Amino acid sequence: MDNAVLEWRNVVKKRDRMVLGPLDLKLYEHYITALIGRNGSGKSTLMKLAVQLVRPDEGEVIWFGRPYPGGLPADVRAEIAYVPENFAAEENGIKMDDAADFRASWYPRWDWQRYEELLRRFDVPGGKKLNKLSKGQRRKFEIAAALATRPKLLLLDEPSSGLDPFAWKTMMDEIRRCVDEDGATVLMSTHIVEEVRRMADYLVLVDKGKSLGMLEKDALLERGREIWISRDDELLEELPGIVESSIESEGMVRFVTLDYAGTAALLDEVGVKPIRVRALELDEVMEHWMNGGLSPV
Ligand SMILES: Nc1ncnc2c1ncn2[C@@H]1O[C@H](COP(=O)(O)OP(=O)(O)OP(=O)(O)O)[C@@H](O)[C@H]1O
Repeated sequence: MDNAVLEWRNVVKKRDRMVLGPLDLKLYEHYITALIGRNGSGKSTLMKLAVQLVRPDEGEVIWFGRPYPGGLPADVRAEIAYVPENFAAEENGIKMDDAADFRASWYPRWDWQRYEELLRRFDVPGGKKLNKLSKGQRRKFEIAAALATRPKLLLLDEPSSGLDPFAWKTMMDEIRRCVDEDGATVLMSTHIVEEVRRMADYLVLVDKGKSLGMLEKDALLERGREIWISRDDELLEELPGIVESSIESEGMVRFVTLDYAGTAALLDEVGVKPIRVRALELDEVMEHWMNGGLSPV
């Protein structure tokens, strides 16, 4: 990892009932990062800070190496595409292609061919006003328009919400293409494990306004194992990263660890050979992480 495309540095944002931060987070170039966490944990607020729809009370946000406290200049904003969770009502009475025209005037790399190809693939009928589109069609339009800007930084707030499975697949292919062909950096908030499994290089877990860390997906998967060994209560107490354990039968104990490397090393050291080892699925590791099974990383 080298260049940070976007950085939240010591950011605090006070909400009515919750405080986001202090939060430090960096997004590195050419990676897809999934933002995960329970409802109301602060994911959308984090994204809004990244497009200055919300300003921090403390700390700063840094875009491509620079803060812009006086407002994002148009040329920097033009490098960023943002698909919000809920769409602005101001554009409701506008026809789709007029809304696209407007965006094209703001984004110098706007690609009409890509926009039209995406609408075709998404099967969105042309010429309609935005408020005459269904929820899913409107989202498809917004995703197509975001990808047509050929952004350097793509922010997607629960982009799959309301999409049919065909459009969902198209969207995932196109986001990947945006990274592979255009070198974009992507941050997407999601509650969908399959999306994380297929797309994410990194995961950021937000909980009650705090970041519980950023982890490479493969490294996270590497940590989680369910292991069966001959019962040894003393040894079990010493094993690192245990988030769950139960006695399976008189002579056997089953446990789940989020520190497989440490556990394997210790078992090896004391000469205990596991009876069975199972790699955890992504949803299982994510759940243990959300439940506090990993100290902040
Ligand atoms: N405009 C606002 N004014 C005051 N509080 C707000 C505002 N928007 C959000 N909040 C509060 O800030 C907290 C974080 O909300 P946010 O929308 O960032 O969460 P989220 O993680 O995106 O949730 P979800 O997964 O449900 O979309 C919540 O407690 C929410 O009630």
